[in-house]
Amino acid sequence: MNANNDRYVVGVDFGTLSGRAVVVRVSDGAEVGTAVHEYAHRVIEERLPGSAVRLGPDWALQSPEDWRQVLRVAVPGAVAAAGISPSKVIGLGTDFTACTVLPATADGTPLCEVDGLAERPHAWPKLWKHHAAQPHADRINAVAARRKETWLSRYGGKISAEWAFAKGLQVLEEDPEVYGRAERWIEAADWIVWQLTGVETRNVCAAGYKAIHTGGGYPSAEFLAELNPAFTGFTAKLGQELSPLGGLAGRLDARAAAWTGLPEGIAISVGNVDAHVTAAAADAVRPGQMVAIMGTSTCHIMPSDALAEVPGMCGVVRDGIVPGLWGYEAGQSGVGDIFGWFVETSVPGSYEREAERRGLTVHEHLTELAAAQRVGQHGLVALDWHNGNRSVLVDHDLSAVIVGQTLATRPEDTYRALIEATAFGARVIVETFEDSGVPVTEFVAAGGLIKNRFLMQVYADVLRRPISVIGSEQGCALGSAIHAAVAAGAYPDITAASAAMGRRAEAVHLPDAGRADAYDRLYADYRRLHDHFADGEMLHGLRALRNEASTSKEQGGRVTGLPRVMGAAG
Ligand SMILES: Nc1ncnc2c1ncn2[C@@H]1O[C@H](COP(=O)(O)OP(=O)(O)O)[C@@H](O)[C@H]1O
Ligand SMILES: O=C(CO)[C@@H](O)[C@@H](O)COP(=O)(O)O
Repeated sequence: MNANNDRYVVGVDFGTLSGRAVVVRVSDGAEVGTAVHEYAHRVIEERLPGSAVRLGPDWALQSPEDWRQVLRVAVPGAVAAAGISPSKVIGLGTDFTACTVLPATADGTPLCEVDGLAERPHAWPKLWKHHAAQPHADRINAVAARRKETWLSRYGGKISAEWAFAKGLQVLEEDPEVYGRAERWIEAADWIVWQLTGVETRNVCAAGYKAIHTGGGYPSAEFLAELNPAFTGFTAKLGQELSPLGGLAGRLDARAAAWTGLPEGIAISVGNVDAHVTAAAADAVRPGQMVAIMGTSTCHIMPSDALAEVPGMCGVVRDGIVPGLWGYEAGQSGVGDIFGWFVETSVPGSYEREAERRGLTVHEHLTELAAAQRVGQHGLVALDWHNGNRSVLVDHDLSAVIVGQTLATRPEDTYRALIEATAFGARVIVETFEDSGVPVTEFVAAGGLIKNRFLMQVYADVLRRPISVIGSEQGCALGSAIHAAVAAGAYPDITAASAAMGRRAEAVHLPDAGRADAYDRLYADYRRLHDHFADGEMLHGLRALRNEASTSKEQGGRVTGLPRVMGAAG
């Protein structure tokens, strides 16, 4: 092929901590340049930026300006790294974490950027892992179950606290003025496309999974009125017309052309969710191909030609991954985040020094030590609920449990038990799909955790099945680039574009029968533990106590000062 005729697309992935742009060749999906921009405010969890206003437990916000900065920095950075002329770029596509959602005015201005509202927590975008709307989700679920709302089964029987209605109801009930000022309640996935094109669109994926749009519309006004009479008009703030994945949302406008350095007028594809877009990058858009995007959290995405009710799934949406098929989603709210938490809070300095001496990260050092053990040698089993449970229990007020620790337990034992716990959580999800009549024919791993070969092997052994691996380290951004190629007209549809531009290696990690048998025993213990704590009786109580104690003044404050030494002269 004549390189001078090469055309390119840019994919931009807006993650939890950073945004990444990748420049991709349209003909074969080669990634020719990439750049990452870390959000200045990362995740806003304690206080609002530049303000003394503190946030409550389980809050997680983000800054829209951090997202714009990705367009200004990472996109031109990726084009420069690719060493191509921007005039060769024919389209740009984006994906976002979800449900990351914000209140905005009718012209798309985020309310946190409106005069006088910057110090109002509810004016800020709520990140997907904002879990403070659990009581609102509980009410949504109770009212929907009582009214026998038909849409509930499409969402595995429960709406998550992470999704758009729970977060919107929280705004209404905790800051009605901000709620009233919000003319739009919009996914960041669609807001960023609005910033790029000047055109407001709503993608079928986010609306379907996160905003209870079942194809026929949103939940009824009567249902919303039962939650709160003032919530009746909520759906007017959402999108009324939905745009198909791979569709053309609009064209890069002059302002965004100046930000990105790309030619004004190039195709901008309809917004998408990070997990779902990755299926295209792995060329895994056929029925039964389950793609697990394993990073901070894990999302499980699977197209199917069958519509079924899968308990505890996040949702099944027509055209939700690729047009023409049902798209299923399930998920684990904490995976890499759990290992990250452990490394940050529970590893002695001697381990850090040894890792440094060996030129490894602490993760790599612990992984090596853990990998030297036989299955079950640590005597532990854990529940992976440090960030609640998305599937199959749909309860973010659950928390983690580790059983079996002794005075001989070493950090690598616990690290291994945590890796295994997330693999067991994945097995619960796969089994629930298969038990519900939705076969999983191939398990494809994507995301940052695929680099940990030991972890991948644990998953193959625990799941008792081969694991295929995506052929890109930036699956989300590559998937967005593939969607951009479709929107620009370079391919007729996502399936054709995925076949040409996406890639995966099949059956890279194979299960070992001996280890798989040993894991079956541990998995049985995991299931017992899972079912024992699933009702939340104890874990909800502990969380309530934590929340009360952290806000209460009644205990007379913390005890300070050192105890007097027994027997010391005083
Ligand atoms: N060697 C490792 N093994 C297991 N987990 C790791 C390792 N290195 C980093 N992590 C975890 O991986 C997560 C980051 O995954 P990544 O896919 O890069 O992020 P994201 O989900 O935000 O896209 C972090 O939560 C971190 O704690
Ligand atoms: O929930 C979804 C997608 O539905 C994800 O956006 C969310 O879990 C965040 O994903 P990451 O862990 O940041 O990759």
